[in-house]
Amino acid sequence: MIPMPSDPLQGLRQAIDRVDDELLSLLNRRAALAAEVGHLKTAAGPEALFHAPKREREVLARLEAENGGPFPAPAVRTIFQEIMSACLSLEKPLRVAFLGPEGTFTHLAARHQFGGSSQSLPQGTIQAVFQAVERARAEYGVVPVENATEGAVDSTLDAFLDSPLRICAEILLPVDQALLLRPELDLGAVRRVYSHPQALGQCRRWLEAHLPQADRIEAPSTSEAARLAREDAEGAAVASELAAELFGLKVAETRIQDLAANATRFLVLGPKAAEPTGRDRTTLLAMAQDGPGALLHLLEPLARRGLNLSRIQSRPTRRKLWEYAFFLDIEGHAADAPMAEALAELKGACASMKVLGSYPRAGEM
Ligand SMILES: C=C(O[C@@H]1C=C(C(=O)O)C=C[C@H]1O)C(=O)O
Repeated sequence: MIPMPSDPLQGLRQAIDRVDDELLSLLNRRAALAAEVGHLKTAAGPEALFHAPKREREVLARLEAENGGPFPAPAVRTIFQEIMSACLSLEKPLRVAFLGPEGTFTHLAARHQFGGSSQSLPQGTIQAVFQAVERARAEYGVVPVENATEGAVDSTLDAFLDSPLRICAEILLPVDQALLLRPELDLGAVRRVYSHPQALGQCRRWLEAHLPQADRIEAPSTSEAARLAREDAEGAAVASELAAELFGLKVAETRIQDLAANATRFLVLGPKAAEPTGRDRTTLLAMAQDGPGALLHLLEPLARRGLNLSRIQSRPTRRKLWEYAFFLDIEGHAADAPMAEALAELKGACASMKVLGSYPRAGEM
């Protein structure tokens, strides 16, 4: 007699098991193909780049366009990013340095861009992230450059002044704070809540309403706060959901920041700029002498060609008194005709000028 599933739920779960078996064998077929691509790249010589961001973008765009549902559209991207990250790790593990420790929002940005199969190299400072990539200990580096509430990250801008690295991508990440608890703890039993002062500040109202009885304790990073909460029988932390995963805590509540729209922009540092996609941004570093019209000379060649300047930031160069470095973000790629002309003109107009990178513009997630 053929055994019949005793109820419809059991029948559906058995059908899901069979689909999972098929998915797994397809994933293995895909992995074997990627490993073959890896052999071709190895044969091409030591200069071959294993990570192919342009190809990955094309894969994602094609699948997103093709997906007819009901599988949720945003999940197509997340899952295939992870699949490609895992396939790439069979060719050559990708080493990604980022401003650590593990579980910070910069780590989250790195995972978003490179997937969970890349090798994490958390660094203590932004300068150390630059050095890890410059000394080829990592293929890429991820650093924060600007926060919606806190503004520019000066140490990132300053590090570019002395670095040969290029910007090869940007990542825009919503910064959603979560309340993390030890698995057995209830909100009412919390006596101490740990976090970075900035994160505590971002969640002040929520904490007053839901944890009035708990002391606020400052930690050097949100990840360190999660580690401290794990060790405190009456502790909680304000940190990322990734930190909950890494430190074995439960997520008691998500998006507890007072201002819902909190986001940070990160830059991916690499040895090479990205190819044009039709929706790019270019970052320039230009040195201008203090003097009448200096800024005008920088902006006029852009404005005349209708190029859109999305951000300008200045920093003292620390080499010469009153010499300033201007960081300009312009919409378009350095290889586009109007941009190329403007750049040639700017080269003549300022003391020095460097294209830090042209890279695909990140959309809001
Ligand atoms: C397989 C390749 O290598 C990597 C893995 C990819 C994938 O799994 O689809 C895509 C691009 C590369 O980062 C490739 O270059 O095609």
